[in-house]
Amino acid sequence: VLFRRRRRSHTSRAPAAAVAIHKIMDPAVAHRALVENADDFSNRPVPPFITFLADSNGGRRGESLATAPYGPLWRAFRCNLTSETLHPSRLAYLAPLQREAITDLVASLRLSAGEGAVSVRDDLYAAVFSVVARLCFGDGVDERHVRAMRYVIRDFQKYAVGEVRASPGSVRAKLAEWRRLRRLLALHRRMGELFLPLIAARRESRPPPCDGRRPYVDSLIDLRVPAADGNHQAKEGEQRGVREDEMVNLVSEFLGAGTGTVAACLEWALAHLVNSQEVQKKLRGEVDGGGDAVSGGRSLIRGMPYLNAVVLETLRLHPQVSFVQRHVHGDAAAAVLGATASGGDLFVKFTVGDIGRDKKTWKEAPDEFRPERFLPGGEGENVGPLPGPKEMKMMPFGAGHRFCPGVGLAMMNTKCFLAALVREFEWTPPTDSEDFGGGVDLTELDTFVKLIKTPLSARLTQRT
Ligand code: HEM
Repeated sequence: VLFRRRRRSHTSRAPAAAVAIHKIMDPAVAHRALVENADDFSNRPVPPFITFLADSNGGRRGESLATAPYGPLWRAFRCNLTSETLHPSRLAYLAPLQREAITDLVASLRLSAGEGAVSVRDDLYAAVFSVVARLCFGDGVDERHVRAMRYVIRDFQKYAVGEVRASPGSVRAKLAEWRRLRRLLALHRRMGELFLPLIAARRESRPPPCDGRRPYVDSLIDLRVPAADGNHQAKEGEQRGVREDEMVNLVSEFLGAGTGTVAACLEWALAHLVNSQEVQKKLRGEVDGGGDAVSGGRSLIRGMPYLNAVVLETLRLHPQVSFVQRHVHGDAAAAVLGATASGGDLFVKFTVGDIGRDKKTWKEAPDEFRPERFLPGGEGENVGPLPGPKEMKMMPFGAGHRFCPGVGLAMMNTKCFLAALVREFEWTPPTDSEDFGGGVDLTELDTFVKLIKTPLSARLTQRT
């Protein structure tokens, strides 16, 4: 499918001319582009908000990991995040944070359990956010401050994906888009007001690392990055610290990417467990027999193949990031995809949901929730959250050089929370759910992350 749209930007990655958009739904083609030709498929298009932000900032554009062009600055940001904060050896120290978040979550849900149907979305989001915020800023951030950060990140994600109700190109549509960008700008300023004092306090005095954890902001304070980038000339090898505008972007990216996706994944998994009592029973059997997944940490969770299968099946069916985008130069697009673009460049959009439900790859009812397919002997045996070097069966965390660096943290948090919620409660449909065959409605809604259109509401019975 080829269609066109117009963009303006400061960078060579998003020229002023019309850029064609090419949509990929086939896993084999996605593998050829993202994995086999990763070097040519490693830049993303610049989101309109980043351009708007740069315009309001005298043309200067602060990058984050997701927006930085593939090159030395991106590499410095990415190495720092993966080695200092998200390295598997560091994730092992997260258990106390997860345990506290789960205790609070269970206590909050207990209060509502037994009072009819419970809507869980806000509680799940708050619980995941509390872990990610402490991983980011360390312990001791005032609860009210954490709540304020949670609201601003949530609002930012809400407005980041514009919903254009007026006809495209009309004055009303342009006005609505302008208002949306202004609102995002105000939220971005608010993020600075909330994050920068915390970062300044850690610059002043840093408590010794707790339990082997090193907050993300500490690593950013110490980080040196190449001085030359798209905005600045510098001598070869010259380095600088991370600027304040970059800090705000990197921190908001960490909090936003680390929370919304995982909370949505949990909500999807729970919705399927409500609709499929058999799967829930089987999962509970494994969790009950498996000891304390949180205290036992990664090793115990690794010993829960059905829990892993439930999470993978959720990611396959409802990937929380609906599409992965790349900005590709015309020659590479022609060579790899056989696609031509008159302007020279091409935006390529990989639709992650279609790839995970591809009928050639998934032969056993690809649209149905069947975690068993990931167990030994199933068609998804040996399939993990990331595509392998030889083939792709799904790509919920993307692929190639820019795959999601949070995959380990995401899988760990999702499994820990899910195991605890199934151990503590029995999840059944609300009494008024006859409209959906006695279960809950699973219609998807594509926002910043893919959500259930009607937030999950279920009856929770506490287990004794
Ligand atoms: C269920 C949870 C998650 C899902 C489904 C998810 C999915 C994705 C996807 C599809 C991408 C784009 C990959 C590509 O372009 O090839 C991405 C990028 C990214 N994700 Fe995640 N993600 C999740 C959790 C997390 C977490 C926990 C973090 C960190 C705390 C995180 C941080 C990032 C960052 C920084 C990028 C940009 C990477 C780069 O450009 O180099 N994500 N994620």
